[in-house]
Amino acid sequence: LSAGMGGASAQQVTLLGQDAAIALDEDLMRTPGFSVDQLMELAGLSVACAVKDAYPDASSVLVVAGPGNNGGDGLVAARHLRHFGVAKVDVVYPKQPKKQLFANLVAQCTEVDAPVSAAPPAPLATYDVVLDAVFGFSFRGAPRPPFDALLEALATTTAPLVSVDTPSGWHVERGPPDAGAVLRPAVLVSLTAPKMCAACFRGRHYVGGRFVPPFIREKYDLRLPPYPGVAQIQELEAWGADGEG
Ligand SMILES: NC(=O)C1=CN([C@@H]2O[C@H](COP(=O)(O)OP(=O)(O)OC[C@H]3O[C@@H](n4cnc5c(N)ncnc54)[C@H](O)[C@@H]3O)[C@@H](O)[C@H]2O)[C@H](O)CC1
Ligand SMILES: [K+]
Repeated sequence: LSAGMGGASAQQVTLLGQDAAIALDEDLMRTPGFSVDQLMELAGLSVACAVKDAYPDASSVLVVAGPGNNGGDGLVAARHLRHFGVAKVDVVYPKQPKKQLFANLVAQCTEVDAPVSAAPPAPLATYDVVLDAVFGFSFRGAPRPPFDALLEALATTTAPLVSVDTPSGWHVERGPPDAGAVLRPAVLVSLTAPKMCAACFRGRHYVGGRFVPPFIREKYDLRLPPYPGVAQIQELEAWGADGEG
């Protein structure tokens, strides 16, 4: 599948289905191969770059992190946003997995003064930007507690949302849910390649996760935008401006 795009730099990108996204991830992490830590660091770095690109003057960011690797990307992004000079970065992390990787990421956030708490320390609307790192390509079904309430808060806030990989709560392939909280992010950062639900997204759309080796590109017939120079992100111009992909 591919999405057509308007604008000066009309180009084609691949849209991945849920099974393909999961299989691609497993292929990257075969042994020998990449560790999840490596990929997450680059994914989270690219998310922080996209937040800074879209909101260069933001001085406060709330990162809402979910229970899987999408949440891990959020924790990495929180740390880089502090390194990039964002004065206030708070992290909400209601359900921390047991793996050492996540304990390390939490400790690293604390070390750069990006405090991690179980619930939002202030109303979402008081932040310049809210980063939605709740669910990514493994999300299925309706959101279960405590994430249902968190998605409701994300869906109703007036703060601009930046979604990591997928708008949380959206069906990975079909897009916005028919019932429950419907997030409407202003910005989407697709990692590796956009997922099929991105065809329903309207807003600023970046691709990040500049780590795809040629054999993966070939195996999944990936069409990706070229990254300029040393950039970790590439914005897809006029995304969605000329209708569905
Ligand atoms: N190859 C890449 O591009 C990389 C992407 N990364 C990021 O990883 C996520 C996918 O991570 P994964 O751990 O597989 O899944 P999620 O984070 O999407 O969520 C899994 C997590 O959520 C729980 N869950 C699922 N459905 C529900 C539900 N209905 N209600 C409540 N909870 C639910 C599930 O039990 C798990 O705990 C990808 O999107 C990228 O953001 C990697 O960082 C690196 C490589
Ligand atoms: K997300």
